[in-house]
Amino acid sequence: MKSIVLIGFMGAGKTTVGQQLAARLRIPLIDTDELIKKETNLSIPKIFELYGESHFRKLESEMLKSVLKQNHVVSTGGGIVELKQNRDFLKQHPYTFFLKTQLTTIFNRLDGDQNRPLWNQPYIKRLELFNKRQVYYEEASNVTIETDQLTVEEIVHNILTHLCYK
Ligand SMILES: Nc1ncnc2c1ncn2[C@@H]1O[C@H](COP(=O)(O)OP(=O)(O)O)[C@@H](O)[C@H]1O
Ligand SMILES: O=C(O)C1=C[C@@H](OP(=O)(O)O)[C@@H](O)[C@H](O)C1
Ligand SMILES: [Mg+2]
Repeated sequence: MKSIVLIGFMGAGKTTVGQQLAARLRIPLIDTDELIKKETNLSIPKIFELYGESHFRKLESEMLKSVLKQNHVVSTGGGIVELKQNRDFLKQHPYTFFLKTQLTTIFNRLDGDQNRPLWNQPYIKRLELFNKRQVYYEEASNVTIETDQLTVEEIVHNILTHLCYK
């Protein structure tokens, strides 16, 4: 089977759900952020600071193409949908799941977070980013799962159910 890909805004639970889903399916997890950190030996805030967001997007995009063909769970970074070519690529992929989460829930989850440069900015900028990207996530995904009222285990169960019917 091809990779199962999780997309959604920062704090939607992509990394956490990805870990549990990969464990349940007994297949490897690739978290694009973790892989970028490992390959560059830099933190994400440092990459943004030294080379800018566009460089990070380039690394992310190259990585996405190489990992989709494999039999992995792939948890992406929230900005993977910024590039149109990535959205097209994800849409063509049969197992792209959008973890949809309200901004209020995300505020609770990411309160005080300092590791996400694009979260670490004024409220109005976060709101603009959130609104713009909702359209992109819808555009790039095949299945949407609303996560606000669900535990991580319930989201994993939901994804597994969808996979059974594919
Ligand atoms: N369904 C959920 N219910 C409650 N907390 C969650 C849920 N999903 C994720 N979290 C918490 O939200 C935070 C962000 O999760 P994370 O997996 O890093 O999100 P993402 O990778 O999408 O940015 C973590 O503290 C995680 O434990
Ligand atoms: O939304 C974004 O642009 C980003 C989301 C982060 O990943 P998470 O969605 O896992 O937080 C990480 O890739 C980077 O800070 C940029
Ligand atoms: Mg993550």
